[in-house]
Amino acid sequence: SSPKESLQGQDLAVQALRGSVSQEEAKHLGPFFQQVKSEACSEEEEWESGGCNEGVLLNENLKPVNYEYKEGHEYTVCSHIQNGAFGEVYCVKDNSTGFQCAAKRIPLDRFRSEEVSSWSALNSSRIVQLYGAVREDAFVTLFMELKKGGSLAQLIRESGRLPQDRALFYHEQVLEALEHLHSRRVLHRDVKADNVLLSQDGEKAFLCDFGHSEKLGLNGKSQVPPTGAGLQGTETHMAPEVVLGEGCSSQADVWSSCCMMLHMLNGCHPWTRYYTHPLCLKIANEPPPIKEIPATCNPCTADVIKMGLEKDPIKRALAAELRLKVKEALKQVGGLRSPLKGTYQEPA
Ligand SMILES: CN1C=C[C@@](O)(C#Cc2ccnc(-n3nc(C(N)=O)c4cc(F)ccc43)c2)C1=O
Repeated sequence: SSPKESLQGQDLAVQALRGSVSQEEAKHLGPFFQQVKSEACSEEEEWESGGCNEGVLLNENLKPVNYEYKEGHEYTVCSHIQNGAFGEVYCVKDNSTGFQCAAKRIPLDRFRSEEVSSWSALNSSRIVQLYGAVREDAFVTLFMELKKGGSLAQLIRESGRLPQDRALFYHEQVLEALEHLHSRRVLHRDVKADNVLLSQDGEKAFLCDFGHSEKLGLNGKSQVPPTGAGLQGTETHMAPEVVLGEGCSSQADVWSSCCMMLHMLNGCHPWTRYYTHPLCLKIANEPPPIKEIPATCNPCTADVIKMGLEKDPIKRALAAELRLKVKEALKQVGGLRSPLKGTYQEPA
């Protein structure tokens, strides 16, 4: 079938799913919520009447009943995990299977269908598994696997700062996730420790939160207007080309991953010890924050951060190249040897 016919077929498949919650394949998620978003503004009154519950579940342990999946009916909130600029994250339990997972709840007017369509384009063990997406009136709830180790940001807060070997260990896994994203022309656009989750034993790291993500064009360039409100990531981790509104490529994620590296090593975000907000002008005009690399770092670790904090995105290392350099640095420091929760180290 021609691309137009397959799009029409896709639209018909989505139309058949609308208005109910069913267990389907991941490929329907993106088109489903693109339609939900495009129609949302015209159905204001319906949400208020509490009349809308529709979506797609991907995991057979999340069971809709009579094509419905609603909080307090088919599933129950067990505890609140975290709130953030994006929305709230809860631990929830399916009432018929008892299965526990995490759920992120976002107001529909702040939800971007890219959050599910970007994820659907991926297939990596370094990325948090999505279990489904359901609209309940004016909210979208995204179900995903529960990561009992919490976020890397929480670990840094509890530790003060991370030892060099552990920082390199997590940086390598995040770069592996970015390598996968970029090979599928997906840009994360908000790489930071808050969006890296850990297994209970701290041995595995997983990238999450595709709420700012976007699918790059065939030319590898961003198709979203750079100044889109609310599309901004985290200012301290923004690459120079992003703050300059020059549109961004996958290289913006590499820059952010090295800002995250400085956050792990120093226990504080880059720029914040030397500059006040707004930081965007400093990021654009000042040299990269390589003076924040701890003097105690192995020279190979320092090289990693310098290669990832090149101001010119063309000169900046690719995720794949930087991952090899991180692997070498980790070897130079003797591999991962520090405990997950060692003695508290005062932030820099
Ligand atoms: C697959 N998928 C679906 C939605 C998604 O875009 C997200 C997210 C997100 C944002 C912030 N925080 C968490 N977050 N999740 C967990 C968890 N799953 O256990 C979690 C646990 C914490 F301790 C703190 C924050 C947490 C998850 C995404 O990627």
